[in-house]
Amino acid sequence: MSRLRWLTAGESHGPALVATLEGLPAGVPITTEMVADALARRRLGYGRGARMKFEQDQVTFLGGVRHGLSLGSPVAIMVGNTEWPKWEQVMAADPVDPEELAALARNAPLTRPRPGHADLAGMQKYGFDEARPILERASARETAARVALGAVARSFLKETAGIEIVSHVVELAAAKAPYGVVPKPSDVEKLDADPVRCLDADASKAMVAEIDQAHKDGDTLGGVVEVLAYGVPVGLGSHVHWDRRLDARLAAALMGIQAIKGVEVGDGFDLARVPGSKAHDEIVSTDDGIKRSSGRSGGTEGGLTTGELLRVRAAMKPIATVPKALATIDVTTGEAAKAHHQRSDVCAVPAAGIVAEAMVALVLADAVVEKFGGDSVPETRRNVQTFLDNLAIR
Ligand SMILES: Cc1cc2nc3c(=O)[nH]c(=O)nc-3n(C[C@H](O)[C@H](O)[C@H](O)COP(=O)(O)O)c2cc1C
Ligand SMILES: C=C(O[C@@H]1CC(C(=O)O)=C[C@@H](OP(=O)(O)O)[C@H]1O)C(=O)O
Repeated sequence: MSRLRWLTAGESHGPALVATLEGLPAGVPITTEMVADALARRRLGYGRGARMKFEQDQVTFLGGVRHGLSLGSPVAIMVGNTEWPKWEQVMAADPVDPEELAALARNAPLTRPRPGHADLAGMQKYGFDEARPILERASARETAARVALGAVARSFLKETAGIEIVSHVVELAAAKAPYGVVPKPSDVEKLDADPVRCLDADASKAMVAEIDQAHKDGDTLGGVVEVLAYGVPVGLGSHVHWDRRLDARLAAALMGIQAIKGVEVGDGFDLARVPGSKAHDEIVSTDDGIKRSSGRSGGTEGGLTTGELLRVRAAMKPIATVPKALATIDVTTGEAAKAHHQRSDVCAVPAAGIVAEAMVALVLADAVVEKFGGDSVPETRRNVQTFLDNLAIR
């Protein structure tokens, strides 16, 4: 089944994140600049916190790429945390003198777990009496590693099948982009220049106003992002088994992003509210071949891509480290307390869209390798083309 495998490792304040991608054919164009650009896009967005300003993502390839092309061997990418020197003792892999550690304010035990984070359940599960060992890995800093891999997956998709991926913010708290605003790959520059990555100017202003108000109120916000994949061929995924269904694979990948609490494919939940006559995409014959008269399904039917525009949405809950701190307990005393809060994003929905693009790219790359195989870009490309040519004949 799945042919591409990926893993990440690393803590939020550790020396670096690392990401590996196994099963990628040879000949995929990959450069440090390409990955660094993708990581820079993840840092965009109005409402992100102080850390985005002072920390940089340092990209180093550790394997799988030579002279700008993948080798067919596992790709390994390191994303360095430039904040590491400040955390060298707190996050040291080797034991550190306890007296030295105790003198560090930065190492004060985090005994007031934050609601909405992995803090409390993680401490209970892994047997820690403070939250640092949990929050370091639960942090969405890890999404930098996924975006690095996503950049590689995107290059593979573009080279072999001409697939291009775009995302935009469609809701941010109560502010909503009008239904039917569907950005194209040519809109990416414009989207990235918008403070909240929303194509509709009025909705964008309303979203920025929501963030300003939340900031004033000491509160945080969530929202909804939509990812579109152009040029996806018919037949990725399969109807034959639950874990081969492409919609299921996309949903799992998107739900696997920190703070994502809901996923919709196409019109998703809205489809449950309309009759069947208004819920599906009728099949029509056109000069360009067989097409659909609408895009409600989001480009999958029965777990298979239809060859139409792929469209998925992900709902992000508001940031859990609320400045107006939420109620918790101090686990050392059991007494009521206010949750830890040092700093946090007011809203990270625009960044979540970039992470969602990466996850969709990885799922699609996996599905392309699965369906078309090939050990090199020319071979995969040929296989895609042969399949499409055969469809045309039929
Ligand atoms: C790009 C991105 C940035 C995030 N930044 C923060 C943040 O600054 N503060 C915070 O409390 N949560 C932030 N989160 C969300 C938390 O990581 C997440 O809610 C937490 O780990 C609990 O996981 P869960 O919400 O999936 O249950 C961010 C998520 C993403 C995707
Ligand atoms: C570091 C990143 O995001 C972090 C994700 C995050 C969380 O709890 O998920 C909390 C914040 O970190 P800190 O608590 O250290 O300020 C964000 O800055 C990043 O995206 O690169």
